[in-house]
Amino acid sequence: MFHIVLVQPEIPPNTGNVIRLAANTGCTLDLIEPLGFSMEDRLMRRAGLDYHEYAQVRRHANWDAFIASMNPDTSRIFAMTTRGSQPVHDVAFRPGDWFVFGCETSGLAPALRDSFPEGQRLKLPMRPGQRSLNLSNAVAVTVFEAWRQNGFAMDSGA
Ligand SMILES: C[S@@+](CC[C@H](N)C(=O)[O-])C[C@H]1O[C@@H](n2cnc3c(N)ncnc32)[C@H](O)[C@@H]1O
Repeated sequence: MFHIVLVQPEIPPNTGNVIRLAANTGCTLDLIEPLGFSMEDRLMRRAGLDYHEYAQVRRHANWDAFIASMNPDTSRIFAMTTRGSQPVHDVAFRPGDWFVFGCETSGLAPALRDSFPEGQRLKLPMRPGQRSLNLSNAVAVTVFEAWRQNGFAMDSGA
């Protein structure tokens, strides 16, 4: 399946929603600290309902610790950004791909975002003049596009 990475998420219910999505779709979830909330946060746990036990959630002290620990294939890791030029739907996704999302207020830090090759900075379509999608909505539509492309496969593949 796919790997979801949230860099410094701030709003508890968004991460709760993503935990539930990860459980529903078989994705893993990597959280890059600092988080804007405690993992015991009431609103986050409520949004995740009782799905926490079904999702594989890992935490990392920072981006470098994440890279050192998970060693993702650099050609299969994608930065999700409103400043991307590559439409999500034009990429052929494979099981095991990584999707990196920025925080709610400021998105991915420019230095991190620009460290991805241009073809791996992906944008979800929006109507002109719109700023961004909600973080958990952006995660959901990205994961479902990748999963759809792979026939909604149920095996792990990661
Ligand atoms: C609420 S948005 C961040 C808004 C921030 N002001 C910005 O412009 O990046 C949170 C995250 O959702 C993802 N996201 C939201 N809308 C997106 C879009 N249209 N295309 C790609 N990613 C998007 C990105 O990963 C973004 O960092």
